[in-house]
Amino acid sequence: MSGPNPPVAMTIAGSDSGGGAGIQADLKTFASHGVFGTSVITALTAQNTVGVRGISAVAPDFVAAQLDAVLDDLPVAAVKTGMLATPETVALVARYAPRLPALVVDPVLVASSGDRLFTADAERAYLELLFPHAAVVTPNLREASVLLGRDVLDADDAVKAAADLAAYGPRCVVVKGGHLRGSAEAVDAVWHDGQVTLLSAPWIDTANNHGTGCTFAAATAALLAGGSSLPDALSGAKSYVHSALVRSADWTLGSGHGPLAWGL
Ligand SMILES: Nc1ncnc2c1ncn2[C@@H]1O[C@H](COP(=O)(O)OP(=O)(O)OP(=O)(O)O)[C@@H](O)[C@H]1O
Ligand SMILES: Cc1ncc(COP(=O)(O)O)c(N)n1
Repeated sequence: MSGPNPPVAMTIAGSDSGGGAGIQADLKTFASHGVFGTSVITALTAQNTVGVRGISAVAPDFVAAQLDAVLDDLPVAAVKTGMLATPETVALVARYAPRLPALVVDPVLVASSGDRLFTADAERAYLELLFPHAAVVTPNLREASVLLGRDVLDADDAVKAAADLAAYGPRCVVVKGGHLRGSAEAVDAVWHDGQVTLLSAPWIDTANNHGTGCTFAAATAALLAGGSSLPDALSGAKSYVHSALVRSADWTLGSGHGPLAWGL
């Protein structure tokens, strides 16, 4: 006799051939939480731990075909978006939003290697089309800067940025501080129901941080799919990323920023 059905989540994101970020990180994170993962691929990247060598975006019509195929058949309980590559795909996902429950939007604009993953100067599509439908949006400091058109450099800026991004309509905003150096804690600013709180975990000194943002958003979606409240999903995702960083801190996979561990 098999057990009951697992919860089902969907990632709408790009493939990272190097396996550290994107679809590959998301599916590992879903499986680590006992969640069945479905995947709508928006772009292929030729990428490794050092950088992104090439991008081939999937035509929006075929992104739509993948969305229809999954949503017509499987009981998706939460959705995470990662690299959407173009404003046309952002607009397409926004049109599907009524069919996308518990929508976690990670507005992937630039890889940590510095390579662009989204059409330049088209970021407003995120703010105007997709943010209003999101349960939570999870920009890092650089993405918050680009979206707001001003520097978001430190913890105070992150708190203000979270409140300003909330004005675009998401139910919750997390401005992630993973790129804030010089602190003993990795601190993220969370805006929820008009209040800003801080999500904190000990800072792990490691170069193996490729895919931390993807993993955080995917873990949040996995926990929402399993029935957690939003605050519990965010704190569970924060602990999951912290524990993964600890377990892979000394790995030497690749010569750049290596991947995170997975599993609970
Ligand atoms: N070295 C670290 N030690 C502890 N926590 C970290 C570290 N780096 C990132 N984090 C945490 O991981 C989560 C993802 O944050 P980060 O700012 O790295 O996102 P990101 O830049 O979108 O990630 P990515 O590198 O995948 O693009 C946040 O909760 C952040 O605080
Ligand atoms: C396909 C894809 N999606 C997302 C990221 C962001 O992750 P990172 O900032 O760790 O490079 C990436 N590099 N590649």
